[in-house]
Amino acid sequence: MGKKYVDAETAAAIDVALMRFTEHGWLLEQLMELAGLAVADVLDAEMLFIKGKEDAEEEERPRRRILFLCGPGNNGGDGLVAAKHLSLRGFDVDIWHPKLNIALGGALSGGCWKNEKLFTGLYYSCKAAGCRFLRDGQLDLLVDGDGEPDFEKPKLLEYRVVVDALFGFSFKGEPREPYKQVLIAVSRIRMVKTKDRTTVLSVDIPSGDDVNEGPTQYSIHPDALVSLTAPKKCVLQRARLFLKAHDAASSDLSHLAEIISSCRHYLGGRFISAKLVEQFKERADLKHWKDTFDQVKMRSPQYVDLGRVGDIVADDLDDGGNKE
Ligand SMILES: NC(=O)C1=CN([C@@H]2O[C@H](COP(=O)(O)OP(=O)(O)OC[C@H]3O[C@@H](n4cnc5c(N)ncnc54)[C@H](OP(=O)(O)O)[C@@H]3O)[C@@H](O)[C@H]2O)[C@@H](O)CC1
Repeated sequence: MGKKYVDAETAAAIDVALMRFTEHGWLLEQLMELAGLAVADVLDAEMLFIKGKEDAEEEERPRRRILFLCGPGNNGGDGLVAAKHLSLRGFDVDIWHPKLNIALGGALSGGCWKNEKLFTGLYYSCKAAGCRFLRDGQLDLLVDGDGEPDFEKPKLLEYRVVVDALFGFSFKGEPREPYKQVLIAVSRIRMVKTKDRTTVLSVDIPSGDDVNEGPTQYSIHPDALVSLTAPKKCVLQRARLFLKAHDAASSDLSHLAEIISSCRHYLGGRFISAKLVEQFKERADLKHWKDTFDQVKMRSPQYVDLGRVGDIVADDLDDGGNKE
């Protein structure tokens, strides 16, 4: 019974197993390309659904501006891949990737960054695809008019979608700068009440979440989440928090409950083989997610729609989806 939602340690172990040459034989580049492609496909196909199809269809494709916020690890790499594919499909894509900015400025030359070659390659393919890289300090983080706006800089709320590819399953502790201020700004987007508010989509983990324990004070509360390989425990913790907030009398908490539960949840990254299921059967119920993918009848599906995070309440919390 249970263990559908994997913890941080298991997610990292699955990653290692997938990339062990004589075990599953995947290369990081291959995993990242398929993960990022799934994110691009969700945005391309489902963004219409997230925002309300009629409104979105009125917009010209080139006017759909997307901002990718990319962190220093592989989660940020998934973001770069998705950015590249969406730019190739005609979206207007900006990327904020502070670690690449430093690396390309020469500060990390000499192989200090383990995957520098992969990321430098992604930088050039994103540029070739038409993405624009924002320099440090080039993004205006003001969300609700608290301060003097800088009219020279693109503002978070000018984007149709902000993609959170900041941190994945290796995030730990309190966020460090320059990411902390960005997390705080993005977490406030959900408080904006206008009809055409910027949509926020998170890759694998809503950044700021403790991967095992769930939301923290720095968490982004996305409109949509694309989990990769298998959803992590933080998603289940979000559903639990939703239940608690839902039952509370305070209107602030019920607003939080609505925000958490309405998050659309997708699953991408079809890397689970029968061998992987068997290997991890003591630690995770990967069979459930393999079957979820296998049930999809589309040709070459990159992702599966798992419904709203709040729906986990019915499906998994009651039957002890992750009983220890
Ligand atoms: N198998 C799969 O499904 C696939 C998984 N993939 C993707 O990989 C992701 C996992 O990648 P990952 O292991 O590189 O970790 P991720 O979280 O992106 O970044 C770690 C970086 O963050 C930093 N950092 C940590 N805490 C911090 C803090 N508080 N404040 C600031 N910085 C902090 C940390 O720095 P350090 O602490 O080590 O100095 C390190 O540089 C996974 O979620 C998925 O998206 C796909 O690419 C392929 C298929």
